Amino acid sequence: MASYAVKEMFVTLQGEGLNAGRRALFMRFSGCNLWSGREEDRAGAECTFCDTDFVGMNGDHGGRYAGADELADKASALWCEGLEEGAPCAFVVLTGGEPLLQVDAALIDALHARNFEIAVETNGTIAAPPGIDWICVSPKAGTEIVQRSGDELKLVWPQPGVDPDAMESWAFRHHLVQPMDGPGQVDNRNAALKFVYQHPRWRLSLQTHKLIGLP
Ligand SMILES: C[S@@+](CC[C@H](N)C(=O)[O-])C[C@H]1O[C@@H](n2cnc3c(N)ncnc32)[C@H](O)[C@@H]1O
Ligand SMILES: Nc1nc2[nH]cc(C(=O)O)c2c(=O)[nH]1
Ligand code: SF4
Ligand SMILES: [Mg+2]
Repeated sequence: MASYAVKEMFVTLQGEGLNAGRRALFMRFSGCNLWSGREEDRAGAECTFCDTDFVGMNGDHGGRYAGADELADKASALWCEGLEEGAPCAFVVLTGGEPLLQVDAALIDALHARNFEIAVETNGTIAAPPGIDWICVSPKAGTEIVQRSGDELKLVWPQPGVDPDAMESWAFRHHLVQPMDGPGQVDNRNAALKFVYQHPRWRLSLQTHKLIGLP
């Protein structure tokens, strides 16, 4: 039976993409295939602009979960805190790190059995297992994207070396550009604005949680 290395879990609002504003339980998995997570490795990594600490299992409700039922039970308990019994619309966002290094059929089934709608945030280099309800792929320059279908394609912008026009032939329902946070964020926001003005198929995704101090 698979175990799961989880960095942290917390209830917040989904800050990004089409589901922005929705109450969501974030399940952040440890580890990524495109960066070690150590600052000294960042410059040489395949993904250099990550805004997230996904190293280890030391965050809120992080740890090594022995199996899918144990992890899904904890997720359900966290979701239900402060809600009326039987409240509908349980929503979990699987992220990381790269969640698809660990998410499997057993976890998807265990979360569905607890009435969760399941979203995933992935870099697209690993195919998503069947059954996920909302797939968000965020491609990184220079990587091979194998997950070319889903609900939203969320391209961090600007990224030299990516071809958004080619991505329009992939099978996504929604196309978004999200300004790259970090050094140059004002210029990046302006570049993203310019992009959506010139590409009406694409819409702007702001990291709204950061604007209002949510995790
Ligand atoms: C931390 S990643 C984890 C999920 C997965 N590894 C991925 O990259 O999609 C979650 C989301 O944050 C985005 N992101 C990471 N660093 C960012 C930054 N500096 N500015 C804007 N978005 C960023 C990613 O592109 C992705 O859409
Ligand atoms: N509030 C909030 N929304 C998010 N959407 C995607 C996030 C992520 O790190 O995957 C994220 C996050 O870290 N916090
Ligand atoms: S792929 Fe995702 S988790 Fe990995 S380093 Fe890049 S943004 Fe961070
Ligand atoms: Mg984040």
